[in-house]
Amino acid sequence: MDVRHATAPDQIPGMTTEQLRARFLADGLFRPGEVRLLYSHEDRLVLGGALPAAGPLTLPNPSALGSATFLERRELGVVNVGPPGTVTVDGSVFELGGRDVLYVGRGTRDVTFEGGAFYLVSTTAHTSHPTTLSTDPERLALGGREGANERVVHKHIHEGGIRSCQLVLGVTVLAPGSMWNTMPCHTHHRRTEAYLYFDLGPDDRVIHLMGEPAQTRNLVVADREAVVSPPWSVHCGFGTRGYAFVWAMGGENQDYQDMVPVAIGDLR
Ligand SMILES: O=C[C@H](O)[C@@H](O)CC(=O)C(=O)O
Ligand SMILES: [Zn+2]
Repeated sequence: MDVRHATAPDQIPGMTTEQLRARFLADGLFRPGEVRLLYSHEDRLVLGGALPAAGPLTLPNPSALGSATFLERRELGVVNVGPPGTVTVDGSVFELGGRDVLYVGRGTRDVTFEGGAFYLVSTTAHTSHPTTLSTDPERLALGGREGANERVVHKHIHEGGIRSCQLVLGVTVLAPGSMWNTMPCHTHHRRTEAYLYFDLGPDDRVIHLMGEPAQTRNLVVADREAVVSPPWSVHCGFGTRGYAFVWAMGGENQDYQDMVPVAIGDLR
């Protein structure tokens, strides 16, 4: 498991493209026949990809977690970013269509994946909430065609939906012809957030903006790659073609509205 330490904003000026990517970009999460994991010390988020090929795959228990099982002290969000597939949780079988989400509660022992392409996000958890499949989430329409940012936010794991300890997770889908996500952008000082971009063509990219509002940098992101946004960082992007993304957060609270809006004119 790739382990990454936290980054302070005063480290950003002077960093090269390669250094920024090594710290904030999670690429290579999806490899056929593997479960790949990344441990970020930003709010102790674990990101991963499970891409079953020849047969089922099992969620491993990396030694970096120092626990008896992966979910001994953690909860997990699973998003199917591929064709239909199944996730088996301690013997219960859940069928996930494209963009469906499964919440897996603390204390679960065995998680296996078959078919599909599963993006994983895990946060530490103090108690156990029920494992729940989410196929009909709350929807929030944002933006418009004139801003090329017409999109629908699907809230799956959140205060008004599937309950969790820390994890807040959803999927945002851009309308055809819209390219911008999360513009105007924001920060949230009490949570770390990760965006996983998907449904991009092989030759398309999202130009993702990160950094403090007055000190932005960009990362050029390909299909099924994620970016970790520490609490001081904006997170937004523009695609060369349509796409969707999974947003997932962990931290001090689960209040979706606890964000600091950034005026477009304040970006540098
Ligand atoms: O803190 C919230 C997250 O950044 C996302 O929900 C934003 C988003 O999906 C969008 O504007 O399209
Ligand atoms: Zn956000």
